[in-house]
Amino acid sequence: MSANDRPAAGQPPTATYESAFLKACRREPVPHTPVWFMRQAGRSLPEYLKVREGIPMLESCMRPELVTEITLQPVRRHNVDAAIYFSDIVVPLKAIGIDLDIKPGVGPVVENPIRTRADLAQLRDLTPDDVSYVTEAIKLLTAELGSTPLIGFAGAPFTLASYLVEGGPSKNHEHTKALMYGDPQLWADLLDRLAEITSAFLKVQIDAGASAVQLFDSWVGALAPADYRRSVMPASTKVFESVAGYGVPRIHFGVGTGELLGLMGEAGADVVGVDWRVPLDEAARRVGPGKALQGNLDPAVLFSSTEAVETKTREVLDAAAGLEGHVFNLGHGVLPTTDPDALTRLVEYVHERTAR
Ligand SMILES: Cc1c2[nH]c(c1CCC(=O)O)Cc1[nH]c(c(CCC(=O)O)c1C)Cc1[nH]c(c(CCC(=O)O)c1C)Cc1[nH]c(c(C)c1CCC(=O)O)C2
Repeated sequence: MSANDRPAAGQPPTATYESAFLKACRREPVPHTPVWFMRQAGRSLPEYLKVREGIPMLESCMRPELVTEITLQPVRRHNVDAAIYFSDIVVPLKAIGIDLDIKPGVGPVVENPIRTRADLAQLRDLTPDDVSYVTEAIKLLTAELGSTPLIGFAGAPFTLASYLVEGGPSKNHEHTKALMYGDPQLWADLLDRLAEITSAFLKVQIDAGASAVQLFDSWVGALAPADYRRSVMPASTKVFESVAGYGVPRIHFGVGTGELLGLMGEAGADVVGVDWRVPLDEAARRVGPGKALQGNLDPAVLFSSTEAVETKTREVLDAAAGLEGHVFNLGHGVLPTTDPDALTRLVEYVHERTAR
């Protein structure tokens, strides 16, 4: 039995299964509100910058010992309730041979953007052998993590398509939308291919020992609900259904998705991530019953005084008071120049404030 499995009849549940994070995801009572931070690994930590020195981002994702060390750093430092696997959303695309790189300060850049039917041939299936370093790193990690759950993750089909079609980061997603509106069949086929690759990548992580998965649809907030439902939801639903049988919580997150929260839950998430623009009580009304929520302190708040951080944190916790399940997080990733001590204090504050 792996740590994330539901206990068999007559068997005691594992400490990981009983962790506050997994309990909150399952909407069970918790000893305290669990906390983790998107982008907690890397970025603001000096010990991260030190071990990454001279190693390009994508290369660092392929070194199991380094991935293990970077993933553990925020767990040691901040006492967060979950670890997130150190990688990037473009790693599975690189693994199937897409010519891309992650440029420091820019993000993923794709050499030959996908815009025609012929370009789809670049997207072959992902097999576990393509990402054997992921399996190896997760095995090392789960041995080190003890009862702290590990979150695996992947980019959602829309957000991956946006990088592939634009060729890099984009503000307006114009090429992506041109394809989506102009050639709906090619678009649907592209998203379906990406759903297959994403599903395979998540399964590798769960098989290796990840206790939960998060599907990042970071840029899908650029769409209106009707377009999301028609052009994106079928592919995201396919991803969630593909991992439903494992019984691990499925988290879904995007930025600026206030109008999409209900649909993103409907796509198959057990936990819906919320950015800071919608208070959690209102988010719960939009998502409806039967799902936990994750969020949603504005990451920029961490640049203000300890007192102001505590005030804003209480607002989040108060709005979360009536939820069925709440995982405390930021409304998006940790900003690169955040003071790491502010994150450590925040974890402590949430734990103290919510101790039951
Ligand atoms: C959209 C997206 C990407 N990558 C990711 C997303 C979804 C999350 C989100 O919405 O923020 C996901 C991601 N990327 C990274 C992680 C690590 C795990 C963690 O959350 O701590 C995770 C979960 C490492 C990374 N991914 C990246 C870095 C920085 C690269 C470096 O240090 O050289 C790290 C630590 C690069 C990257 N990769 C991407 C961007 C926009 C960037 C930032 C560019 C920059 O500001 O430098 C694509």
